[in-house]
Amino acid sequence: MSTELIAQNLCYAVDGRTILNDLSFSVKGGDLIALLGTNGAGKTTLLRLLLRLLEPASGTIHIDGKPLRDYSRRDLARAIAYVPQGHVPAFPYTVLEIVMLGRLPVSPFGRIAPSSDSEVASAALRQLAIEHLAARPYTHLSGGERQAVLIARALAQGAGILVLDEPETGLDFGQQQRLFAVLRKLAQEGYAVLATTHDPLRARTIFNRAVLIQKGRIKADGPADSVLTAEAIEDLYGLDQIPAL
Ligand SMILES: Nc1ncnc2c1ncn2[C@@H]1O[C@H](COP(=O)(O)OP(=O)(O)OP(=O)(O)O)[C@@H](O)[C@H]1O
Repeated sequence: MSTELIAQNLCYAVDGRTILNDLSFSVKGGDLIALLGTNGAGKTTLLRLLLRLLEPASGTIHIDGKPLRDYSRRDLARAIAYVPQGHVPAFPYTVLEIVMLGRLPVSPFGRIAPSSDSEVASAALRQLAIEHLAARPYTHLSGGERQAVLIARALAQGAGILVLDEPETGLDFGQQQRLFAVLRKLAQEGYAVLATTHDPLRARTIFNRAVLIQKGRIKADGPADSVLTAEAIEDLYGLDQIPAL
């Protein structure tokens, strides 16, 4: 399982406008990282670079010592997986089918093998304790259940590094707590988990590391409770004062 990603001196610009500026950071197995910054700070752009959906203007990204650009599509899918916000497909696929789709990029010849891939998908559902949902239409699930299914799909892909974009969006408090418990458990099992979030107060209690991005640069990176001080949060979001922590 791939579990170490190192990004060094990343720069990215669009139409001459710098979006990410000399940004370096790393993620390894066991990390549960909150990526925070104001709207437009560059979080999504960074995630897209890590997933090789964008090419940096300069700088390097290595996973387990190998440059990202040297990975085949299939090996990259086995190394790092993206968990989108709970989207709803047009067809009422079952949960098992949705999770099996995670096998598509990694299965030989891009074809799903019904028996072996279904076993991997079932194991991923068990890992998230949602095997009872296997036969349910995905379109009938709650937001929290959908998010868990999409995480299971990423696990079925075989990736050790999980990248999530605002995973708690739209979930009620209880579902958020269950989601974060799942992310904590995966980090404890050795997965590297990196998630963007707009909630620094909760990030302090849930995540073990926080990375703050401001105007395309890393502003702070360290243990969540020491990085996310009242002063740092006020400064990051341009607030005079936040309610006492
Ligand atoms: N393809 C593009 N063309 C032009 N500008 C872009 C493009 N992609 C991103 N940007 C700009 O780059 C900056 C960073 O965008 P990005 O989506 O990475 O921010 P973000 O931190 O994820 O914000 P949010 O919290 O709102 O999702 C923004 O100013 C955005 O307008």
